[in-house]
Amino acid sequence: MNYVVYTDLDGTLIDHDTYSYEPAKPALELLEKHNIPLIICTSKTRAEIEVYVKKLNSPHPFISENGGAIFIPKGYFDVDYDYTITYKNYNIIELGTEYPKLRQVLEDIKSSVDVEILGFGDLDDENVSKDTGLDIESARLAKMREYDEAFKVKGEEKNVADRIIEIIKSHGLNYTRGGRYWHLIGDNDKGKAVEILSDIYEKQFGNLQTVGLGDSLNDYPMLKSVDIPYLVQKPGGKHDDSITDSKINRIEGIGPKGWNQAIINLISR
Ligand SMILES: O=C(O)[C@@H](COP(=O)(O)O)O[C@H]1O[C@H](CO)[C@@H](O)[C@H](O)[C@H]1O
Repeated sequence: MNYVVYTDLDGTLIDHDTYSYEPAKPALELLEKHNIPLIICTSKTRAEIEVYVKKLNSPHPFISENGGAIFIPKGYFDVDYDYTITYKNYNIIELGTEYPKLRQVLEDIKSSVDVEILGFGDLDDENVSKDTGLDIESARLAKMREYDEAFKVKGEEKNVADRIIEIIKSHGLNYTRGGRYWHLIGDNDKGKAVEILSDIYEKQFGNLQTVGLGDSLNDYPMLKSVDIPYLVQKPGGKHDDSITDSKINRIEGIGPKGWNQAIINLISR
């Protein structure tokens, strides 16, 4: 069977705190041995993902900023497909809303609620680094946002959550939640991007089975759109309690440890 594997990064392939994928190395080698494409699908920016693409020596497309855009290396597919723009060596399928518009809406939210709200666009590299545990250079890359604003509510969230969502919807936008942040996005999600890319894979390679691995609510659309979905555990050993779908395979194992186990299970099916 031909597989294509889609993976989230933070809290899934890479550890929530250390950002290491060391525990997943045996499974990464298995994918390579079986020639199975591994597609990164994360809320991280293109600039951040390119670091992982280089480390993993990946020739494959990737999906940035919660399905904001699909980056396909030129010449990767022989078949024709529609794309929005070309940049560097990529054909890019843009699905997201431009970042300046998202920032405007965040400003509206800030002025409408009584708690402090901080987005990545409000923070300098040092403060993003402090809040995330990313090193300064990685924080700089995380701030190079194009289609998604990550933000935090500083204070009692439950009192303002409904109002924040109401404002987001009134602007025709959407939101999701990652391991650490709220994400303000347009009419995109990881699932929509996975479906578009999977169609191109099918056009090129014929019938295939799609696999998805995630840990948080922002991964749920991706997990719903694949044939074989895996949910890994969060730090502390629990699965995300906002994902209750019984069709999703729950893996015992936190982050990259669970990821390793899921891929071993997949290959031995
Ligand atoms: O919301 C979050 O916790 C993460 C989720 O990222 P994934 O979609 O799990 O890879 O994303 C934000 O924080 C990361 C650092 O912890 C940054 O690297 C990302 O750019 C940012 O979107």
